[in-house]
Amino acid sequence: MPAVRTLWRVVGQMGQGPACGCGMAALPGRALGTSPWQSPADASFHSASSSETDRPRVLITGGLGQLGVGLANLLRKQFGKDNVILSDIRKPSDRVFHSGPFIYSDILDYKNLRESVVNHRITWLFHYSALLSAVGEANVSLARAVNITGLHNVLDVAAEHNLRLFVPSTIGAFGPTSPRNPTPDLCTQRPRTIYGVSKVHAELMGEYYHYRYGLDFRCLRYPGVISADSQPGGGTTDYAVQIFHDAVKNGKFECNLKPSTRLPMMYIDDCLRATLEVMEAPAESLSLRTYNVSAMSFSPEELAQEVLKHIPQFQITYNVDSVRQAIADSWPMNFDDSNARKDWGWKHVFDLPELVTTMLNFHGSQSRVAQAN
Ligand SMILES: NC(=O)C1=CN([C@@H]2O[C@H](COP(=O)(O)OP(=O)(O)OC[C@H]3O[C@@H](n4cnc5c(N)ncnc54)[C@H](O)[C@@H]3O)[C@@H](O)[C@H]2O)C=CC1
Ligand SMILES: CC(=O)[C@H](N)C(=O)O
Repeated sequence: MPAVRTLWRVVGQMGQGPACGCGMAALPGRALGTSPWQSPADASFHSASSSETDRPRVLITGGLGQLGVGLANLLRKQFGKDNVILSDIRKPSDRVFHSGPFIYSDILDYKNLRESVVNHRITWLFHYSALLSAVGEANVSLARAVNITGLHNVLDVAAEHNLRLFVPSTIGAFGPTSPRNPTPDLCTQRPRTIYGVSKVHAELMGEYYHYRYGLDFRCLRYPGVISADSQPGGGTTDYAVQIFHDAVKNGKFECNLKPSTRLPMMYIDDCLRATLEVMEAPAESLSLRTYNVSAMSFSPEELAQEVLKHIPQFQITYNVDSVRQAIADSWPMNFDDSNARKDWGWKHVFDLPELVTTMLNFHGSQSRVAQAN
């Protein structure tokens, strides 16, 4: 457990944990009381058997959004159904509720979050709760609370309980002064959305906790993620999910971005596999704690051309949303993910043609089922 050793070393030097150093005096409930801050004797009292340590015990926050249920399915195949706990502040559907453990967990409630981690003996935390780019601009104060205050709670709980922590970042963590074609891992980051600002903050805070306290923080900057059986939560790249639904249902689609707006995108299966792979990567292979990951890059007109190959009567029209367009115009066009490929072997599977075939097959079969019923 190198992380624990690092923590003991740093604690020995500093005489305090992260919470003590960042305003915890105002929040006595957050005084650090358990591993890695407890005494070695206390720690061994609750030491886990080897079968328990083989598999992580996982908590996913914000798990009812576009990505969380798919992540839970993937992790449950790998680690066992009962070892992966999905959480959110929303009510799960019957299907989700019966597919594995689900709990209420509000990341703004530190005690509730800590209780979830303690009661379920969590060892890995995937922090998915967030307000995305477009909804964030519509409600800046809520986005600031969820994306920044919520992250602070997650970081403190993760450090207190020695968790391995995954926090996703985004292409939205870059801005108009970043190099856009391609965008490397390390460059100017001056985003102009509260979403982007909060994600840069998350990257920096996670890395700070790693270097200062030994927290095993891992972060991927996702492109726009495209999924068939889950809806996007209010982002700038949402058009690339909706287009498939509308193409199959109505044969036409009204796009809220300009035809030439090029953005990095990824099919959900690649995104979730990348997430698991970086979490499983040996710590010594990670030269960074925050990596770009990429698969493809396209514009609405290029996506429409690919859809036309399958649905010749498909029509796309444009009704530009000025907020989303301004955001998209400040984001990367192509993402340089060479460090992820070099360090831990990242390799995407889905390019644009496979993505379009997969999405249309899914929606086509869904609509045939609906017509038959
Ligand atoms: N979907 C995408 O294209 C991309 C997603 N990401 C990141 O991946 C993560 C997951 O994304 P999605 O599933 O698309 O997001 P989403 O917007 O679909 O879901 C976010 C979830 O967070 C929950 N939430 C809100 N406030 C909460 C609170 N106080 N406590 C607990 N949960 C709360 C919501 O109920 C919602 O279910 C986010 O951090 C997002 O920034 C990054 C880049 C691209
Ligand atoms: C790329 C993202 O982070 C998200 N899909 C959004 O458009 O806000």
